[in-house]
Amino acid sequence: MAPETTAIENRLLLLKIRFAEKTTTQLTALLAALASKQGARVTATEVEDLYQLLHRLSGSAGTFGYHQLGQQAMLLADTIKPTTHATTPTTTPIVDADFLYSLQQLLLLLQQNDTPSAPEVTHPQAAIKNKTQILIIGQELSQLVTALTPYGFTINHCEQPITNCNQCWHYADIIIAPAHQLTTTVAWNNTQAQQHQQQAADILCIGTQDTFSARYALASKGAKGLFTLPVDIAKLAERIEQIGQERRTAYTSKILLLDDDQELAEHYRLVLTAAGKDVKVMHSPEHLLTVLSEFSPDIVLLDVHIPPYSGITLARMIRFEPKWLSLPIVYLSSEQDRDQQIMALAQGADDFITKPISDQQLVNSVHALCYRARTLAKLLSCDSLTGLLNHSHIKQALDHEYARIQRYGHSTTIAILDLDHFKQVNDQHGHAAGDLVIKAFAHLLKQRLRYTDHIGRYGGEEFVAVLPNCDLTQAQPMFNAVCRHFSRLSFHGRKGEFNVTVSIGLAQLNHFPLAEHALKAADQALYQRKHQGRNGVTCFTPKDAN
Ligand SMILES: Nc1nc2c(ncn2[C@@H]2O[C@H](COP(=O)(O)OP(=O)(O)OP(=O)(O)O)[C@@H](O)[C@H]2O)c(=O)[nH]1
Repeated sequence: MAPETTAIENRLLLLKIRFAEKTTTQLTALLAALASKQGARVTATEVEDLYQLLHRLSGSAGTFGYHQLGQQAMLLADTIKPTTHATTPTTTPIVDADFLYSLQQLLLLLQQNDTPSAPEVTHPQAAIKNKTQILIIGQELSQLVTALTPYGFTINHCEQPITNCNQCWHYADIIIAPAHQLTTTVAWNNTQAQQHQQQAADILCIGTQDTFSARYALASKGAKGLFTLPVDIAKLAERIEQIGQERRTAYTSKILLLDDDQELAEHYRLVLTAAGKDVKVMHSPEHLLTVLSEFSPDIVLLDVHIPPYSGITLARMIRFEPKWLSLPIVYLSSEQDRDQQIMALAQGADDFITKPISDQQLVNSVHALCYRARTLAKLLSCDSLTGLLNHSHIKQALDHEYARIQRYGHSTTIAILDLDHFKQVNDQHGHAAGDLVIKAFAHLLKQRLRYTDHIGRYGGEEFVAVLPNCDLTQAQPMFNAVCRHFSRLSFHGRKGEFNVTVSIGLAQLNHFPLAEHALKAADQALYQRKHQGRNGVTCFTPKDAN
């Protein structure tokens, strides 16, 4: 088992022990207080406190392995629930021996599980790689290795048939295999993924037949795509990029979790972090709006009861801000009553995760919710041809990064990239071929830049990239490599095979009093590059300002 997995399991075990200790203390104190009132009515406040404790246990005990305790707590909470909102003490229940006995049973259930075992981390940390990892199978596909290399994917090639080939295992997002080897590839992929505790790769097939029945047969065996010979490399690269993006999205989602139960929130945080999510936990909501702005989560998981606050009111309050109207809010609640859940959803949240929830279910639900949220956000913010940020969103990203460097003072580079003589490309090879060039360039950028960089299509054949924590001396060689690799890509058009080059202007954002000035400076550098012979990178220097 990986050392980090053991470390997480140990921390989960400590949380389980802490949960048991804290619950024992709370139940013991409650029993002592109630025993002294036996035969008398309890006050409305005492019932409310008792209900809150039982309700919380019903949602959290299962997570720490005390399933029976959780179920019993839920039954007991239900017996006192109808009176929880009573205002007069006359409607509160009388403490009787049966009730005290039931509470004592909860303590016993806690003690019965007094040799806690470490909860299992169900999703080990996935390899979060910036570059999409590809495994190409079979000697017959060796040409693909050369053709795909300039895009910046990390490529491994296994020339032998894959059966029984253990040495060939490398973490891969995507396997490209001959269609006739799909069955063995799927079996090998699943076995290896299980053995190495990693997510299985997605499989793309290369075949000779593109008929309905051939496609159906491949899909039924689990393939994610079919490309026929001779392979259109730009289209294959686009599909690879899409799959890589989907997989990265799933593992890099940002989750804001607001739950006042500290052990439970920490447990969720550990489990989701182990599954590769970026999780921020808050135990009270006073700074919620500031944290939302700074952290910019993909989804918010919101406990419904955060005394003295109500999660439902908080969800409504978040929606006061137009920018959070589309932010998915998911209630985390022990509420089992479907009518209550629907009523809560009507108040401004999007979904419900009912506690107790197993670690695996939590990871799977959050995974699906984040994927949906990211896909929707992407549709709103991305350019449809390239999948890069559209004009207004790359400008927003630029402003956001500018605000961040004001606060943290790090170096950030802005780049404007413009394809050379693109009019000629369209004129000679047709607009469709031009579109493919634009897409291929976008995929190359996504592979060559870091996941944290922002890349947008600024217009036509012009692109903008913003690279946080990167100064000109680091950015220039990286963009030189982009120019080099792009010029090596071959395209097919009306007049045969052709290549395209790109010119790039760079400026350092933190050298300027306004983001807009940096953008103009990068544009000026690009203009110079176009006059210096294109196909390369020029940095803005202060003397260029004159
Ligand atoms: N295929 C295609 N072409 C586009 C798209 N958007 C803009 N263009 C074309 O890109 C070309 C840009 O041409 P110009 O601005 O003259 O520049 P250029 O030919 O690239 O010359 P330099 O920038 O000086 O190297 C125009 O012909 C536009 O029609 C698009 O989405 N698809």
